[in-house]
Amino acid sequence: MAQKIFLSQLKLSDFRNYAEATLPLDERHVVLTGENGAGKTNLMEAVSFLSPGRGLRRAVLADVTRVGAEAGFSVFAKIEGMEGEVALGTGIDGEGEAQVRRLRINGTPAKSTEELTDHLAVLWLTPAMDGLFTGPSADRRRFLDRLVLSIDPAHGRRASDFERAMRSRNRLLSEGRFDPSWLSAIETQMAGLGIAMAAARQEMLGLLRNLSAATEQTPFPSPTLTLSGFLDETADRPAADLEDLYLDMLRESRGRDAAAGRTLDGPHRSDLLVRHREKDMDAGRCSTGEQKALLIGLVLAHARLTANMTGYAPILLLDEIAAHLDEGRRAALFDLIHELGGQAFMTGTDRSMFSALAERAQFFTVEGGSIRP
Ligand SMILES: Nc1ncnc2c1ncn2[C@@H]1O[C@H](COP(=O)(O)OP(=O)(O)OP(=O)(O)O)[C@@H](O)[C@H]1O
Repeated sequence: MAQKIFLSQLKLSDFRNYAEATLPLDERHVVLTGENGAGKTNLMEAVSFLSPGRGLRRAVLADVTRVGAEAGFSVFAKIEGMEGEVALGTGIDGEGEAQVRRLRINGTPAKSTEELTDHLAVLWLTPAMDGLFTGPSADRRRFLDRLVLSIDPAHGRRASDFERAMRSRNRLLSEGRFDPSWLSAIETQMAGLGIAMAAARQEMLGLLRNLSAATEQTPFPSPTLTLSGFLDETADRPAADLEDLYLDMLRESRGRDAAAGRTLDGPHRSDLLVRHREKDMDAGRCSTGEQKALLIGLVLAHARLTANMTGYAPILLLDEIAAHLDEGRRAALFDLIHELGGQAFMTGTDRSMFSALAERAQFFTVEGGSIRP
């Protein structure tokens, strides 16, 4: 079984609707209940800031600071992490547009928020993700990239370097500057990065596939996952061949891309295709409940994979996950979450929905930006 990572304390200051709040925790799961607008999701969002990026709402940093606060927000957590006990503090510095997220690890400023991944992994499922299978492909790509990132931290850097190179190419083309050596240099960089991104995504899907083949059936099925939209037929060829192929595509499509004002081929155009395996049906055409079960299955599979690969179960943030499940499915879900061996944060409006967790969880009531047992 994976080793446990858990938050033993969480402190918020000027975070969303919290002026100050402290949550003393033990290694059990955490259930947060309260009325709509009480601050349950805000608390989950605070925990999501213990991973790189903009948190589970993909927030603009300035929006996170409590309205009326004099300084920026901060989140402080004591963690029993991958490298033992650690104190993590994050918040914002600066004013307006210049606001940046800062991170301190045991009181020492960190170079980048990516250093958080040395200590813990945080995964989440929120109601905002309910439309994942029917919404725009960019959402599914982002979802997949977060999965990849949790086992391959270099993926984020590759993706941002690719974006930057692509923007340079688009700019040169739109300005009519068809300088062949300059464009070739940029396209060579794009080919290397783009194929590496596609390979990392394919590898992730392969790992999930193997895992689901080795896992017993649950009420939360593992979907069949495939990538489409970029070098689909050739994905199993050696990386060097694929780089040459992509480089040729880019060279030949300069005129077309200049006219379109953007690069039309690349890993930024891939889509994650999700199918309900047992029903042999596209996820987008499944019922609302089936889509939710698929999403839960996917997030659980990813959590299991992260635990298998790193030896540490991730922190799970499951916002309003129990709301649409019947009693049997809820109990099955709690058992699956518990078997993962990590700490999960769960929210809902009604405490009784979580009664099957019993002693396995700590229960808190959230009300108007304050928290009590
Ligand atoms: N920067 C901010 N400053 C002050 N309040 C904020 C800020 N951002 C959001 N809020 C408020 O925080 C409140 C709680 O939001 P939250 O999403 O956490 O509620 P919730 O308990 O999850 O509710 P629900 O059950 O409806 O999902 C909202 O009323 C929102 O207006």
